[in-house]
Amino acid sequence: MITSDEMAVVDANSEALGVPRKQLMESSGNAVAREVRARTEAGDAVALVCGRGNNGGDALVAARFLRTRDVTVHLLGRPETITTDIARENWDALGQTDIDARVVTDSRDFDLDSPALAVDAMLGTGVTGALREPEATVAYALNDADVPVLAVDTPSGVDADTGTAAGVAVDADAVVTFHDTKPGLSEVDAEVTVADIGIPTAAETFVASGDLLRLSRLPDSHKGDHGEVLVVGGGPYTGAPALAAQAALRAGADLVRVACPDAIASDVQGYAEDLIVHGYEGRRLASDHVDEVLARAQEHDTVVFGPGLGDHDATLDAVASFLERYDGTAVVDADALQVVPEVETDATLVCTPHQGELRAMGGETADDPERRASLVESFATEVGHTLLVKGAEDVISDGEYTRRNRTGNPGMTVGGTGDVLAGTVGALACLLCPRDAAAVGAYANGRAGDLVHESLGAGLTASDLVDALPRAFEGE
Ligand SMILES: NC(=O)C1=CN([C@@H]2O[C@H](COP(=O)(O)OP(=O)(O)OC[C@H]3O[C@@H](n4cnc5c(N)ncnc54)[C@H](O)[C@@H]3O)[C@@H](O)[C@H]2O)[C@@H](O)CC1
Ligand SMILES: [K+]
Repeated sequence: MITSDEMAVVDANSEALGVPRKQLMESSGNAVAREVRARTEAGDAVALVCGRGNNGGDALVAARFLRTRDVTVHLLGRPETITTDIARENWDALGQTDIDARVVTDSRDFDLDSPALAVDAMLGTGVTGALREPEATVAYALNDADVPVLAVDTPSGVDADTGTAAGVAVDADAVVTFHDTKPGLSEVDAEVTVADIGIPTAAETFVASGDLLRLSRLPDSHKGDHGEVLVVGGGPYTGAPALAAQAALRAGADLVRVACPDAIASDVQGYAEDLIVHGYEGRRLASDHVDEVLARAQEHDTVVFGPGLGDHDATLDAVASFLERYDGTAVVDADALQVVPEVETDATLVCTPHQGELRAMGGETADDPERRASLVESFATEVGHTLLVKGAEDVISDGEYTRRNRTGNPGMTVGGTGDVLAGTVGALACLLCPRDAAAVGAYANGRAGDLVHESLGAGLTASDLVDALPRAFEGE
């Protein structure tokens, strides 16, 4: 089962892998034609009722694959108002054929006649609100006619995610949907066929530029409410919390605060004037500080816990007692990771170990990427948290969904890149679910590394990555 947002990501990833949407549309149209042939005889009249988006485009393609049927295409609306290039190209291509293609600008001009089958390709996943005209009247006409209806992707008017309709919807006898079935189709009383349209498996397995749509499609993306992140780190190290915090800002967080020992607070502040630094007493995190840090954490959307904290026993005890009491979302990195398997926590954690840290947590790893992905998936289930295991190929899993990421390059083994990643994921986790935040974070971090490599060659530093992050989020 796949939601329409997820489908949009997979579709864009497919394009990034070299299988563009127009090719997918050709496959969809072919699949529609196959269903039409299965439900009709040679020479039968078939009406293809097309909207002006890609749903209509699928049927415009199907028309070319139905030479053995007597096809009539009804385009609802003026051709100039077709909303996508690929649908328009397929409409234009029909103009060069002898296929009977009619333009219906007024629903009163719609003449279904009595075909052996009508194909409803008015609207698919692009529907918003109740069907407008001429689609609404045509939907009533299809429902009133004594003609079997095959719907393309989803019956027009039905929301593919929920199965509900805001107004009239086409009452289809059968649906041919693509790639995977849609949640809403289980609510529809029609025979559903799923057609493979050649989306490469890699478009789902690997994180790619299509995954950035997860951010641009957020309903509140215009509000500027992109979250507040608290970085808890530093002590023996000062650069790590500063890098994580700057990365969180570059990844889009509105406000980033750092909680660190006051012995290093001015150093951390000195790295960047954009950061708000709160010092707690002493040279390293210890149990005495947990109340204070917890109170601050609760005022933030997410916490990035670990960069530069060190592994002093007192610090690790403090990490454990923080996690036992915290019930928000945290990215856990570096020395703090080893504590995770030992604590009971209500927090939602994204753990970002490299292979060595994974083993220290009790997880296994393997050279073969597929084997490694499956080991990470089992270990995520075991620890009950999302894992982002860093490597030449990163593996992201929440135990249920597992993705792999191939962005990044060997230059990124330099110190501090892990801090940048943790901060990035911390910012994204304000907006996305843990596994999507981890996947998009891994992709963007690696892509930033690749952009730096393209412009500077070898010898990148973690601060270069921070600077490249905004461009990495722009996609390819
Ligand atoms: N991976 C994918 O996402 C693929 C999608 N394909 C097809 O593309 C479809 C989605 O295409 P689009 O995103 O172009 O969307 P649709 O074609 O479903 O709908 C968009 C069109 O409908 C209009 N519209 C929206 N709400 C309306 C309403 N209430 N009343 C009247 N008109 C309305 C819009 O102005 C636009 O012209 C899928 O359902 C599927 O059929 C396939 O071609 C292949 C791959
Ligand atoms: K449809």
